[in-house]
Amino acid sequence: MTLLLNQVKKRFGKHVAVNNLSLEIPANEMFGFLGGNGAGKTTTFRMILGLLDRTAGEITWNGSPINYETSSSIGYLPEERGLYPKLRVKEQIVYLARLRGMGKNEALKELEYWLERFKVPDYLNQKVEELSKGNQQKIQFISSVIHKPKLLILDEPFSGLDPINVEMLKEAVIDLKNEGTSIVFSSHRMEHVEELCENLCILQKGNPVVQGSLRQIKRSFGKKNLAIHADIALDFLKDFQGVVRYKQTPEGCLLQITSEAVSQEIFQALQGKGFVRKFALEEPSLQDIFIEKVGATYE
Ligand SMILES: Nc1ncnc2c1ncn2[C@@H]1O[C@H](COP(=O)(O)OP(=O)(O)OP(=O)(O)O)[C@@H](O)[C@H]1O
Repeated sequence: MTLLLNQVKKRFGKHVAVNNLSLEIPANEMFGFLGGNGAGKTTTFRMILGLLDRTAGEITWNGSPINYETSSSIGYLPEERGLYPKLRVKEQIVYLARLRGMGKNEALKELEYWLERFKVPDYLNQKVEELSKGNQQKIQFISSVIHKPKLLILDEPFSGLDPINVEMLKEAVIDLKNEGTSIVFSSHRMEHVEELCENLCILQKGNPVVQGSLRQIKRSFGKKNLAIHADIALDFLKDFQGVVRYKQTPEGCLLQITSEAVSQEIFQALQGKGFVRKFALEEPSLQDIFIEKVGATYE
């Protein structure tokens, strides 16, 4: 069960929204899709789902194009949330599940499982409009997974959720992945992608500018971070050879350096100057990589 995108392109008039995008997402994979506003993430999802025609390229799921027959094995949480406000959770989710081929009792059992899991069992008979935005989002997430899809596409699944609900949803998607679901999700929050994904793609104005495994991307970035906590003046490190970026922190400084060897030289230079409480060489964060490759700050 693999999702394949081959040289996919989408043009709206003269504007190229997605350009030559190729991806391969196998089963048991959680793939992260990053990019600023208007980068082309939602457009890509809509093309995968067949909601939008491609200008060029191919998209297949398990070797076949995605169409009406395959759609019951796909789950989608769209960016624009929308449930029927006047309907009760039970009526609405069971209805949507039945559209995807589930029996009524099976759908109800599955819905009860998810409501229990999300610690909101009494929402079963509540109207959607009576729930908070974040809780409506949990219900919409349930509607995208109730039929146990093999491919799950989540557009900004964590936006608008409080930290406890973010954790709850993260655990749910990790379990679904481990059960064999291929998951693609977009996010503006790089720490979510960093935590959940082995592979990712960063889009910039429709172009894939960074793509591959998180580990490989971090390694090939070359630069590393060095965190130092010390009671001594550290600002001489601003001009130290191999230091690309110097940022003062409440406890010392955070440096971006060109190689591990530079950290050894800094370590030597600090000898005898005073007490160093922390000296930690770290991989660059995805945030660092994004800023360098895309050239923009990003939240
Ligand atoms: N139906 C459409 N007609 C014309 N242009 C469109 C249409 N849909 C999207 N676009 C344009 O395509 C580009 C990509 O939009 P898209 O919604 O895919 O971005 P995104 O990465 O999902 O952004 P965001 O993070 O803001 O949701 C944007 O420049 C947008 O204006």
